Amino acid sequence: MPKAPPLLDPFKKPASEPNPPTSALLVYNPAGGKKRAAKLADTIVLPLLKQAGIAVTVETTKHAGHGVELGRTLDLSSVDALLVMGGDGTLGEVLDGFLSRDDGAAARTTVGFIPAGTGNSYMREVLGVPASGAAVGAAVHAAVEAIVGGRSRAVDCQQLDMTGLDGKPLRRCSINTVMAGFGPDANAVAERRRWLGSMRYSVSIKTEILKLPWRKKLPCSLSVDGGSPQEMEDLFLFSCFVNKHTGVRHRLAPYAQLDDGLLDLAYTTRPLRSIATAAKVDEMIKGGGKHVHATSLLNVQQASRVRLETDTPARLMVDGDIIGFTPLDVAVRAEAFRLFTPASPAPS
Ligand SMILES: Nc1ncnc2c1ncn2[C@@H]1O[C@H](COP(=O)(O)OP(=O)(O)OP(=O)(O)O)[C@@H](O)[C@H]1O
Repeated sequence: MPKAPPLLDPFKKPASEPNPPTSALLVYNPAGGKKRAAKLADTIVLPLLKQAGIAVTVETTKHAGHGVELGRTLDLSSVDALLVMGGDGTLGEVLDGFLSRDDGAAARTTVGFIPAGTGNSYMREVLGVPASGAAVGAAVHAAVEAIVGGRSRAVDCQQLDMTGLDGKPLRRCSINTVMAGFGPDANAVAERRRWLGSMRYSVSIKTEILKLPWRKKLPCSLSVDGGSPQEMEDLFLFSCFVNKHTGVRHRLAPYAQLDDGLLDLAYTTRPLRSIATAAKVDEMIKGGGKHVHATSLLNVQQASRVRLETDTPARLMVDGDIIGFTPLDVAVRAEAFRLFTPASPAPS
């Protein structure tokens, strides 16, 4: 039986010495993760920050995409930390705006992320504790402890160039994953089933697998690190990560570390039409990434830049939300920002 890749530390490098913030601006998404953020902010986050002597100002996101605007425009001149609370989508949005600032705030402000979405796959790795479902409260505690503890690391993100939903060129930073093919299709269905909570992902993956034999072909070409393009007659799944997990439990990039200066790619190299094979791959991924050794269907590799072109524009899902279309260029932004992290989070 092939062995699963071993669990790996989320970071390659040690954390800094403690340098706790004294003032912070907290942005949260009141609509993500079953609308629990306001309650978590009032009952856990703000009391713990206050107890630690950190002066906090609060802002909330008012609509989808608002996080980008807030990250770019919030007055950070008198705070030493920008705290963002929400799911991967919100964290990625605020970070995107934050990293596009030209007032020097991104270089002097440390970021603190607090998980309050559905999957919270990025923060699960940063903190080394479960961060979805019933575990969210404990994960919020762990995230605030990391902020109050004041240890940080310079971490990577990916920079994406694509076509936005409005047809214009779009550049975005992402902390988790960009996906094309089956993933965005299943996610589009999952979005219509938000009432199912975190189950919406696994349910939707199953219903989409059942439709596989009738899926339209997606011919594409993939170029890695400027190498010659690899032509594929039908792309089933393309994903590019800086972390390991997507969704709730899908460990698609088991070798990723958040500060290794590399992108982690996982993509299918041949068409996948069989329901039984797709279900098996899904189970293998959920079972801890055993697919890496158990099937030749999926190629897993590390790179600094990637270009994906498709014959017809394919939907792109970034940190859990569909925000654009191919063609896609991905480049790693190594050590793009400083993030509060625990001293030694558990491997995942
Ligand atoms: N006030 C708001 N009303 C509606 N949508 C919002 C609001 N604020 C933010 N959003 C959008 O909600 C989307 C999802 O939010 P978020 O990522 O925080 O939670 P989630 O999707 O439940 O969690 P996860 O990404 O961990 O699965 C984001 O893409 C964001 O643009």
